Amino acid sequence: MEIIKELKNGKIISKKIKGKPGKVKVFEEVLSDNYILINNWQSWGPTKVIPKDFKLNISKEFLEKARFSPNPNPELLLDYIVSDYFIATKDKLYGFLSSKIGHPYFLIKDGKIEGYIDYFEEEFEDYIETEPLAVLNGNIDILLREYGELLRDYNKPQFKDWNPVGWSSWYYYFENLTWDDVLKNLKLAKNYPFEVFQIDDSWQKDIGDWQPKESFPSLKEMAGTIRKFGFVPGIWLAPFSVSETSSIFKEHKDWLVKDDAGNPKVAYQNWGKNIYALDLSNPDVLDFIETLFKSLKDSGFEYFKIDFLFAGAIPGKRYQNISPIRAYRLGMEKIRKTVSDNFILGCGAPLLPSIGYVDGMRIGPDTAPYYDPKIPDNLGPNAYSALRNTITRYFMNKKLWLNDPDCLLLRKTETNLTTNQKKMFAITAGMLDNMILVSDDLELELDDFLIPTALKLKGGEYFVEGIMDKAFTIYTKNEKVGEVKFRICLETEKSEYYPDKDFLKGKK
Ligand SMILES: OCC1=C[C@H](O)[C@H](F)[C@@H](O)[C@H]1O
Repeated sequence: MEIIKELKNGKIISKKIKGKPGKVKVFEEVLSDNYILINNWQSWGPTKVIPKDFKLNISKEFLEKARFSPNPNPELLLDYIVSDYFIATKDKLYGFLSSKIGHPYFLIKDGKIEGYIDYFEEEFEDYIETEPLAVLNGNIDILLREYGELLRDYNKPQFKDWNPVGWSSWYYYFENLTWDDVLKNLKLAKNYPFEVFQIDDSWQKDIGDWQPKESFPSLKEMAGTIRKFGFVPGIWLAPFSVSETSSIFKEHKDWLVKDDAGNPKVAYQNWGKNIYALDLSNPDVLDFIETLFKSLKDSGFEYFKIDFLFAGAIPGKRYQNISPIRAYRLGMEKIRKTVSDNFILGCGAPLLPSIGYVDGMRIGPDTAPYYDPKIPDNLGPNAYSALRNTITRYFMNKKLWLNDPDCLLLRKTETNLTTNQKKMFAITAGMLDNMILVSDDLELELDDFLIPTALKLKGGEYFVEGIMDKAFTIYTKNEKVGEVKFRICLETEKSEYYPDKDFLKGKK
């Protein structure tokens, strides 16, 4: 590896490769600490501190269902601690600045941190530069912010500065949403400062068949009705996913990523089905994606929550022999170009490959009407791990995209969330200037005082201290509240929120 740039507190290294490199080892250093900050490749995966001998406890049964959701090389999780894109200790951060062709990751092996880039089956006739790696020394709280700045400056993403506030159907209605539920909540939503009203998973015929099911009106009527109530019409879909029962699966197996035997490859299991992946290196598939998003846009939708995006980046046989990461970015580029002036929210998305193609990004697992620090991190729903990621991935916000921490669940019934747990989530999301979306039946009694609380805290300059400690301290300063500090321990659920004149004092 050669130094391509010296930094005041480190360096950026890269090297030239060609041929069929596969998994390239690009870095090795003795692990000098007992605790590490690890990261997962996609929205729902954890960024968290673990002891260096932590056992991931990933079972084969879990991987049978999740498949490529947790990693493009899921088998690694059975034997190693894996950290995608970056890894850190209290005074060092090792962070790749891009994932445009290869998938960069770290393994903890024999007391060492080993850095790799997987170029999968792609072959390079000429030399290419590897995805650059920044090696930084200093206080981890400062290094995370610096890493976010390096990512922004290297990738130069463009994204909307509209920081949406709105409603989403998923976390109360799930797949049981009816059009009457939509109409009821549209009427009630007028009592709230919502800008966007987003229909989630429930409306579609099948995963891959993106037409409304019988009980819903046409797309045009769906979007037109939402607009008539004064909201930006939002819709959910999983554009790179194809379910085994869909017509697209029956009619276009040639459009799917294949296994070595030439059969469609299962990307993951969900909705009680095998879900396959569109081959985004195939021009016909890109035409399908363009037509799909053009029809949604022409129907009047202006906000697109595009989900299970990791499916587009699974390894396998494709129309072109390019890496799954390069194929994924072809698909994301097509969506970005087709709905360039609309808001794109990425979800279930490989993080670094998505930079530049989304306006908002879900940066944690699904929230849930329960908060439980003891549930293992298996990318599954949990308000605790959603809140944890909101804090540990805060440094991505407004540098790469707008962070979506997932929805505030404010209902007082049909939930195990306490008002304190809702308060911790709302204050943290507000102070870190995240997207604020609510997901409840608005007819229920809500702790809705937390909506203005969160909104009042937004728009500030913020910083998180103690990212590797038991408790975080979040600092924010804006014109509405001045300088405030929020000390929060997620495990004990103890928090202190008070005016603080030490805002950023002594912070470089
Ligand atoms: O299926 C709907 C759905 C699946 C994923 O978990 C998203 F993260 C969650 O927000 C919801 O949209």
